[in-house]
Amino acid sequence: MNKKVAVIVAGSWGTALASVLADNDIDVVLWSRREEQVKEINDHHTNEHFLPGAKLPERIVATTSLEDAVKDAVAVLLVVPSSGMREVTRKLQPYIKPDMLIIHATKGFEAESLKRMTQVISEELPQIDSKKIVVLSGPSHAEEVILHNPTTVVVASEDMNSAEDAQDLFINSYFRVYTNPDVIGVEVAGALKNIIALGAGLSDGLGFGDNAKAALMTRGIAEIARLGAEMGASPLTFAGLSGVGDLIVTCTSVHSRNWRAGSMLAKGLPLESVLHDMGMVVEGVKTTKAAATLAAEYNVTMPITTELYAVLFNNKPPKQAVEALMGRVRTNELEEVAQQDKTDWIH
Ligand SMILES: NC(=O)C1=CN([C@@H]2O[C@H](COP(=O)(O)OP(=O)(O)OC[C@H]3O[C@@H](n4cnc5c(N)ncnc54)[C@H](O)[C@@H]3O)[C@@H](O)[C@H]2O)C=CC1
Ligand SMILES: O=C(CO)COP(=O)(O)O
Repeated sequence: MNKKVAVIVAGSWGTALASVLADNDIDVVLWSRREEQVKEINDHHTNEHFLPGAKLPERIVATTSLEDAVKDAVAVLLVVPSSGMREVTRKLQPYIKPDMLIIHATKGFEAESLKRMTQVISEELPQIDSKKIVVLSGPSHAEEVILHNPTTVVVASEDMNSAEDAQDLFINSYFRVYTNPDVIGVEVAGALKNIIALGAGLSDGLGFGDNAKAALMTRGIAEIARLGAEMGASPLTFAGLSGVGDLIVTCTSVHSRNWRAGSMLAKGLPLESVLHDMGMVVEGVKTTKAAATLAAEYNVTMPITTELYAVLFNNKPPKQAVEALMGRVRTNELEEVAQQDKTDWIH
C-alpha cells in the first residue's frame, strides 16, 4: 500500500510540495477550506489562482475535511501562513495520532507571541513528541518547483530519524533534501530573510542598483545571524541553504512576493493596497514587526530591520532610511568577532 501524506493548505507552496510528494508515488490529500478550490483541483487538476498554468498530478486529491485529510496519513505537512498556524493546528488536533510525522514549511513567527512555528505546533498538538516535528525550508519558489526545476531544501528536527523520514518522503531527482539538526536556526533564517527581501525590492524599485542590493543581503544575513545566535541557533546554519541560500533567491527572484511588495512600495503605493493586490501572503511585513520586538527583547542591533520597520509602519521615506543606514556610526565588519578577540589588531 502507498504511503499517504496530508498537505494542509492548498496555497502556492502547499500545492507545489503536494506535487513533489505525488511524484514520489505518495497518495496526497490536499486540504483547503474553500469548496470551489477543492472542486477545481479534483475536477481539473489545476490551482489557477496560486499556480497559474500548472497541471497537478492526478494522484493529488483535495478535500475540505480535515478529518478525511489526515486519516491514515503517515505524515502531515502544514503549509499554513504563520498567521493561521495556531487556528488550523487547533482544528486538526482531534484527528492527529501520536505516531504521525508533523512537517511544516511556513516562514514566519506568530505575531502576538513571537513564537516559532514548531513551538506553536507543539502547544496545539500535545499528543505529538517534539522529536516528531520537522521544519522544511530553503531556497524554493513554488513556481519553479512545480516545473521540476532543480531545487534544494533542508529538513530540520531535534531528532535525526524524523529529519531523515521527511527527507525520504520528499527527495527525488529535481528536489534534493538535506537534513540539519538546527530547528531554531532553520526557522529563524527562513522567517527573517523575508525582511531583507522586502528591503531588496524597495532598493531595486528605487533604482539603487546592484551594489546596494549586495550590501543589503550581506549585512542582512549578519543581523539575521546575530539575532538567531541569541535565540539559540547555530551561526553556521545562516551560511547554509535556509540562510544565505534562501536570502539570495528571495532577494533576486521576480517570483518573490516579498521582493515584489518592496518594489511596489518604492513606487509609492500604500502598504495596504500592496498586500491586497498581491492576493497571496507576504510574510515579511508581519515578520518585520516581530523581529523588531525580538531584537529589543534580545538586545540585538538590527539596523536594516529597524529602518524597514520605520518605512513600513511610520511612513519614513525609503531614501531617508538608506541615508540612516549609510550614516551609521563606523564599525568593524566582524563586530562580534572583533569585540571578542582584539589581539590580532594589537600586533
Ligand atoms: N510560495 C512559495 O514559493 C513559498 C512559500 N513559503 C511559505 O509557505 C507559507 C504559505 O505560503 P504560500 O503557500 O505561498 O501562501 P499563499 O498565499 O499562496 O496561500 C496561502 C493559503 O492559505 C490559506 N489560508 C490562509 N490562512 C488560513 C487559515 N487561517 N485557515 C485556512 N487556510 C488559510 C489561504 O486561503 C491560501 O489558500 C508561508 O509561510 C510562506 O512564507 C515557503 C517557501 C516557498
Ligand atoms: O520563501 C520563499 C522562497 O524560498 C518564497 O518567498 P516569497 O514569500 O517572498 O515569495
